[in-house]
Amino acid sequence: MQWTLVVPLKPLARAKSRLSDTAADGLRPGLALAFAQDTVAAALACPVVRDVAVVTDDALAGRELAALGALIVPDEPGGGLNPALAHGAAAVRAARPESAVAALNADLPALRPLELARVLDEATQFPRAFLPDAAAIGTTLLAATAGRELLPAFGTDSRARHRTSGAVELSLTDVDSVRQDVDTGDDLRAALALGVGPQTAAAAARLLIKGQ
Ligand SMILES: Nc1nc2c(ncn2[C@@H]2O[C@H](COP(=O)(O)OP(=O)(O)OP(=O)(O)O)[C@@H](O)[C@H]2O)c(=O)[nH]1
Ligand SMILES: C=C(OP(=O)(O)O)C(=O)O
Repeated sequence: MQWTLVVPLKPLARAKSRLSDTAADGLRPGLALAFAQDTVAAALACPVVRDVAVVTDDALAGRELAALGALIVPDEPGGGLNPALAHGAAAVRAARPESAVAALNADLPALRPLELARVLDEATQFPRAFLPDAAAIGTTLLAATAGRELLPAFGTDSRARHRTSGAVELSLTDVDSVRQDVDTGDDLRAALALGVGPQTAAAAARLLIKGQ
């Protein structure tokens, strides 16, 4: 089964506010863009991903991610993360109604294509399935096979909400790169230890040079 991923991305100037003690206001937008670039590049390199739709209103991010091969969907609802994801999934299904769709956060800079393929292959067995994040509280991926609504419920404590919604929790091991979202300085250090993509490596090096 081939998947279309829906990747939400906040305007860069407002993104990753919880990293403010790790990256100053002037550097955070570049870091958030680097996370998204490495996430989207790894997703597009995944053998079971047909295409990647990024839901964003950020012009720079839209240009950079389109250059990688992503489709850009304007965040027309402007109502936050879950409306953006529902809108992205609807846009994908309007173009190709039988698509299997999965929401994937844009802050997975250590993402590895073959680990993502293992998660998506497992998700094909269920109408809806999700992967908890590294902290075991949130969610990094929510999948819906053909004919099933995505029904995204991301945000604080989304693991419990996705479970309650009837989505099957995937309990794979050795898919750390798909779980490792980056919200805090500790998360960034964990991602760097796993091994990040080239854009994040360069952005993290700039943080060190500036002594952030
Ligand atoms: N299109 C869109 N994406 C969003 C919105 N809010 C959050 N996201 C994205 O959803 C994903 C998960 O969000 P968070 O991990 O909370 O990231 P964030 O909002 O940049 O981080 P904080 O500012 O620290 O809360 C990230 O890829 C965000 O860019 C929104 O209103 N619209
Ligand atoms: C949006 C989510 O993540 P975070 O905790 O990274 O905001 C989530 O886990 O549903």
